[in-house]
Amino acid sequence: MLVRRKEAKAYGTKKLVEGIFNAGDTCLIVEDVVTSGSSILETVRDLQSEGIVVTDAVVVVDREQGGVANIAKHGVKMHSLFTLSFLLNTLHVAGRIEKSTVDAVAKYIAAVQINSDGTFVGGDKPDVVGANDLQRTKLTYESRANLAKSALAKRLFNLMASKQTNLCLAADLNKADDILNVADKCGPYICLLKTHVDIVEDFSEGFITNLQSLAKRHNFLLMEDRKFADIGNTVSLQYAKGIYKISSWADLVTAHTLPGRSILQGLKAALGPDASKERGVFLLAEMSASGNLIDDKYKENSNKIATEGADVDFVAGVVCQSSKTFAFPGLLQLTPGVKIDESVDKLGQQYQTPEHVVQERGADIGVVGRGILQATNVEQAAQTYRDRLWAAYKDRVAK
Ligand SMILES: O=c1ccn([C@@H]2O[C@H](COP(=O)(O)O)[C@@H](O)[C@H]2O)c(=O)[nH]1
Repeated sequence: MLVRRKEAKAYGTKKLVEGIFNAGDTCLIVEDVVTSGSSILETVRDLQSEGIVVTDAVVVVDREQGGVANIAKHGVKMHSLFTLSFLLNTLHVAGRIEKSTVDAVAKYIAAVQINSDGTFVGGDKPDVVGANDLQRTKLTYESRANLAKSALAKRLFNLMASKQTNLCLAADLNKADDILNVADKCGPYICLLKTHVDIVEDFSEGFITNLQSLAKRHNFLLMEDRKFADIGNTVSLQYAKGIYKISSWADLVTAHTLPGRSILQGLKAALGPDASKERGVFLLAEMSASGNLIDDKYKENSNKIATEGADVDFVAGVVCQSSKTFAFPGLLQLTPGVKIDESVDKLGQQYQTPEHVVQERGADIGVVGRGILQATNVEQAAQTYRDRLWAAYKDRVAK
């Protein structure tokens, strides 16, 4: 067995090819994934320069983007255990991904063929819809759970699919007992309970313990709508310290993108490396308040923070008002400003109907506060909002 180094070490044997061989020996190349085949060709070159004969290469996955042909031009035959199309079809037959995903990837592979020097066949990189650009609103929550990078997003997608609810209750009440009361009544109908703990007049650790046991009993997650917006160090302290110790109990929090990427680093810094897998953030890219100052550039940059860089595994979703704000199907769209009647309040809040936010605006989760809290029967109101939001989602994916 020979091992090819990426570059010769300055010490030891200083060889690019390590192992016992004689010039004239034949060597089979083994590789995990092949795209254009350039890595195999580099190995062929180094082996041949040592006088080794190479005729064949075995790979586990051929991504079908030109590898076979590029390698064949150098007299080497490539054998793959699986092609990407085979893997995708197998996943589809097993019910793990949808046909639209298989078709989008097939379209991408056909359009994006790569030469062995890394350039694209036909010149520029073709402008083609790839797997990440699948229209997310057409995919089911189950299939999107498989695409999520954040453990919390995955958990929430699966919870929503199994409990059949995409309703978030905004429990904006001032007394701990009132919040616990609505959480118990509405618990069976919600996937998420959203709090603003700084408005609770009698906040205590006991309140949090009770809220957590209701969340467990009724199977919903807790989100503290803190809307963090400071420098990383301050955000880190606000998240973990003070009287609320938010990071110790809230599965999810919200944060503005205004400070840039440091907002994610600040939040993550408050958690241990493992704890960040049990927590997540929704980034605010848009607001429901009339006259808010967010413009298209801000939304575009918020999308970049949510989808690019090392901390995206912490981002579970985006708080926004439109399906155009982000495309990645592994993120959830949380949309506040939902009421049975399209209306406004006296302080700038703008409401749309459950059907409108899900079908026209791309909401995955609709946030309802006063629409439920001010109803004569909160339980019945929660059920109605759940039914309407869920029916709107089922219609959306069926069309
Ligand atoms: O853009 C935003 C972001 C957050 N919210 C929050 O949602 C609820 C809405 O409550 P309603 O009673 O249904 O108006 C509330 O907690 C807000 O802080 C939002 O409305 N808009």
